[in-house]
Amino acid sequence: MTQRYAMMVNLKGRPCLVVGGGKVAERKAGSLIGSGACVKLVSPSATPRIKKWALSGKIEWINRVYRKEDNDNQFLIIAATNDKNVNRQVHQAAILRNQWINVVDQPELCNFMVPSTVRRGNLQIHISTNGACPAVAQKIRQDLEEIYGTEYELYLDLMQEMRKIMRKKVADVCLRRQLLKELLSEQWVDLCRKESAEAREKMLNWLEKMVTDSDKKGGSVACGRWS
Ligand SMILES: C[C@@]1(CC(=O)O)C2=NC(=C\c3[nH]c(c(CCC(=O)O)c3CC(=O)O)Cc3[nH]c(c(CC(=O)O)c3CCC(=O)O)/C=C3\N/C(=C\2)[C@@H](CCC(=O)O)[C@]3(C)CC(=O)O)/[C@H]1CCC(=O)O
Ligand SMILES: NC(=O)c1ccc[n+]([C@@H]2O[C@H](COP(=O)([O-])OP(=O)(O)OC[C@H]3O[C@@H](n4cnc5c(N)ncnc54)[C@H](O)[C@@H]3O)[C@@H](O)[C@H]2O)c1
Repeated sequence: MTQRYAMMVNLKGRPCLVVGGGKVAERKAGSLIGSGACVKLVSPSATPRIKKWALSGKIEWINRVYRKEDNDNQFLIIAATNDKNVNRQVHQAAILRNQWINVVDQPELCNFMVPSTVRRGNLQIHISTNGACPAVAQKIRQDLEEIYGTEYELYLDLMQEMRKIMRKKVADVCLRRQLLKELLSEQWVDLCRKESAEAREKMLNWLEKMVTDSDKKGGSVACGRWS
């Protein structure tokens, strides 16, 4: 079995085409919008949500059946109609144009697949079964959502801020690693969950104290816990 290569692609401003206007096309178009892509959707029918996106200018909806010229100048394409033959035509036109193509009913035609995703702000956890059984990916996503709750969005934002401070104020790489290890402890995640309003200040105070203590001791620190 050939392993697929995982990538985090920046689609901001990229022209992306979705063919079809049903439930699956809606889900795919939704995630493309979320990634900042310029979405064009071609379909003679559309879900109420797709129509709303079109009315508010979030996507361009072309209200007709697919033509192969629709592929022209597109970066990435999703064939999401309920007609296997149409999806195959979209695939063929994409291959001729050397484009990224996802065919929702024929995994073997996809040169990229969409994984199931847990989203927590900057944190994304992706699950793929290589198309073997998307329902298993969905189940694992639901399990992971229990473990990595919404507090991870705040926790990661704070960790990003602390990392910046440490890079600026802590020259000693060993010490930086030690502090980072402390901040990875579960207590900080708990703090973000239980005291989200105070978490930032407590983390900043802790870090400041650690840095001051280490300066006094000439660079080393016995990492304590905040209290
Ligand atoms: C992860 C997720 C991402 C997304 O689509 O955003 C995704 N499918 C999701 C949901 C979902 N898929 C299906 C159902 C219906 C109920 C069920 O069967 O459970 C539901 C649930 C629903 O629709 O609500 C059935 C299904 N899926 C595919 C086929 C065709 C085939 O296998 O032949 C069929 C049979 C259709 C039929 O028989 O009618 C094909 C693909 N689906 C993939 C991804 C790619 C492989 C990913 C991987 O495994 O690595 C791949 C190959 C292509 C692609 O789409 O990229 C998203 C989960 C979001 C979440 O986490 O909730
Ligand atoms: N990959 C996945 O995650 C996944 C999940 C569930 C189902 N599926 C597959 O995806 C397919 C689509 O599912 P759905 O629930 O969105 O179907 P649906 O019936 O709700 O929607 C199909 C859409 O395709 C459009 N369409 C049909 N012919 C077209 C053409 N020639 N040009 C442009 N648009 C055209 C229709 O107007 C309609 O909007 C299903 O056939 C199923 O096999 C895939």
